[in-house]
Amino acid sequence: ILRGSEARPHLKPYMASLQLDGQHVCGGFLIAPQWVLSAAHCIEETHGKLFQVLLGAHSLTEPEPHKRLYQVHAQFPHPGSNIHNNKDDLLLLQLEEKAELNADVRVLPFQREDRDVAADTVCEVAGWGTTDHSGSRPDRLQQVERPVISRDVCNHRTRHDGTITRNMMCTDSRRKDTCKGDSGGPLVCGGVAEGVVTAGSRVCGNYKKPAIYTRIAPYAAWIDGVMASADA
Ligand SMILES: CC(C)CC(=O)Nc1cccc(-c2cccc(CN)c2)c1
Repeated sequence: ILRGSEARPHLKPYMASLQLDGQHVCGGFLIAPQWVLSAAHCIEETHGKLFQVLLGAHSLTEPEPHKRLYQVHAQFPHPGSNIHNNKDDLLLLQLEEKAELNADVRVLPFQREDRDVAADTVCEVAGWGTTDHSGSRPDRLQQVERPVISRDVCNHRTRHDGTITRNMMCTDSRRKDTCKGDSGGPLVCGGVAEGVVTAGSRVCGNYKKPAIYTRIAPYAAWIDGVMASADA
């Protein structure tokens, strides 16, 4: 998160850190006791290894009352996701067991009604992604508020030039923005997860490249189907 601020500890109890060998790689969030939603791009550099999922955390390193690292039983990237574009950039992770829910570990509802969030709506996004252009990585969860921009503005030829589909949405990226390591985290508008951070043009803090999110509502049936079908 570029030019955000430290989140109030444990006030975003749905946040997950997807880790490999103890290193934060991507964000994610708890959508059910045994399920975390993230971005498919995050598995690009895992070389077949499974993530571990840290829940209940504010600091990535300090001991905290309800912090716990969960093993992943299975990972389900959306079948339409691929490395060449941002389409269907969603990843479902089934935890090895139901997360113990408490004050610091809670499920975040996601939007099921497939209707665009109005432009200028101020939403918030959080993550342990890089906080500056030299790639500094924070120990504690950061957050930032960003206004939604319309798909037409986001698709302007000087911005994302027609690549933003109806399954995506954008927020203004002037100065304050998401960045490397924030992928997979939720865009929360009015207390509901409307989108999942995608890397997009992998540029941060440049107003010419608005932040892109995969809208969740169009994928509600896929999410429900995977959760229902996967063996417990
Ligand atoms: C395996 C993946 C973690 C690789 C990856 O994502 N790299 C990468 C590099 C630079 C910027 C970003 C990035 C992320 C989220 C939002 C944005 C744009 N605001 C950029 C992402």
